[in-house]
Amino acid sequence: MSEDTVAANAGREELPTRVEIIPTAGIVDAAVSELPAASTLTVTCLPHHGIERTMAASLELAGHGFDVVPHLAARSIGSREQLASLLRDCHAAGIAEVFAIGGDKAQTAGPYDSSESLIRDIAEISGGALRIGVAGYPEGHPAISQQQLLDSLRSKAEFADRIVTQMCFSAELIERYISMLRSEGITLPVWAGVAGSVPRTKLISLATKIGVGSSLRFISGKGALGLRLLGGTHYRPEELTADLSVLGTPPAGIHLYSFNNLRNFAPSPA
Ligand SMILES: NC(=O)C1=CN([C@@H]2O[C@H](COP(=O)(O)OP(=O)(O)OC[C@H]3O[C@@H](n4cnc5c(N)ncnc54)[C@H](O)[C@@H]3O)[C@@H](O)[C@H]2O)C=CC1
Ligand SMILES: Nc1nc(=O)c2c([nH]1)NC[C@@H]1CN(c3ccc(C(=O)N[C@@H](CCC(=O)O)C(=O)O)cc3)CN21
Repeated sequence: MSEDTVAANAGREELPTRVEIIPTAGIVDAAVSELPAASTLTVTCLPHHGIERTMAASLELAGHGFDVVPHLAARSIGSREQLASLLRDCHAAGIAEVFAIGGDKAQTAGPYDSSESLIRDIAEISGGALRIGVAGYPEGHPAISQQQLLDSLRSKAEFADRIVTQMCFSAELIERYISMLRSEGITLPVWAGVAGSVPRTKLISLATKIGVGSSLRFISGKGALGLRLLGGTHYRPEELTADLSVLGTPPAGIHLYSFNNLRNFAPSPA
């Protein structure tokens, strides 16, 4: 390591990191072989997969000793009884935290049309014994107004233990978001959602779909930096995570959207 690098890293504390995975075939084996045993893994719930795949992968990963956080998508849960059964399975597997999210499913499968009603039932059924994460949107949401997002966060805050942000590419936007929350009296720890090393084309198509295109444009407009981040075949998160770690009020940790690319990645404990 050169002296310049040492100087540049001085005072930089590495933020704790969690890794989000998609429950595709083979991902459990990949996690076992690629990730340190104590890693915290969060497991997405995609509309076309259903909650069953999220739970099956989560239970399997917990069996391997990982600290696991299943995503419970409100619109994919068929009934309060199904929710109670999922929570029993979590408890039996030693899973201590879940992520309560509305989910992208167009049609609501049961009684929960948003994460607001879901989080209340999770808290009630578990008797407050589970930690719960909720989503935050530093760049807003393509279909939900800022006011609605803030009202939604306020109503969930008393049941929630952390906010995990939507994928974002700008430390400045994350910082602004955290200070907005604080000025609104929301004091929950904020974990910054950061894309892992992902093929550039995949990132661009997904970012457009989920409404985070503007911060991608933000980095692509940053001249040499933008080119460095997006000009190769893969996006690289290192620059962003380094910037986040030196913010005046840094996030509580990094939530890494891995896109199931687990190779060459060793998270620090969360
Ligand atoms: N940030 C993330 O990691 C993920 C985000 N999502 C997306 O985020 C959305 C929001 O999820 P949550 O933050 O849990 O909020 P939510 O789905 O619980 O909704 C928050 C508030 O906005 C309203 N709302 C929801 N969808 C709306 C729409 N299409 N038009 C108008 N109002 C709407 C709800 O009624 C509620 O009052 C999901 O539906 C999905 O599109 C999905 C998976 C992961
Ligand atoms: N609106 C929204 N929905 C989400 O599901 C979501 C967000 N936002 N923000 C952050 C993360 C990122 N997520 C994802 C979801 C899917 C892929 C993905 O690679 N999907 C594959 C299909 C996988 C499969 O079906 O097996 C793809 O090719 O699109 C990546 C990141 C999930 N999360």
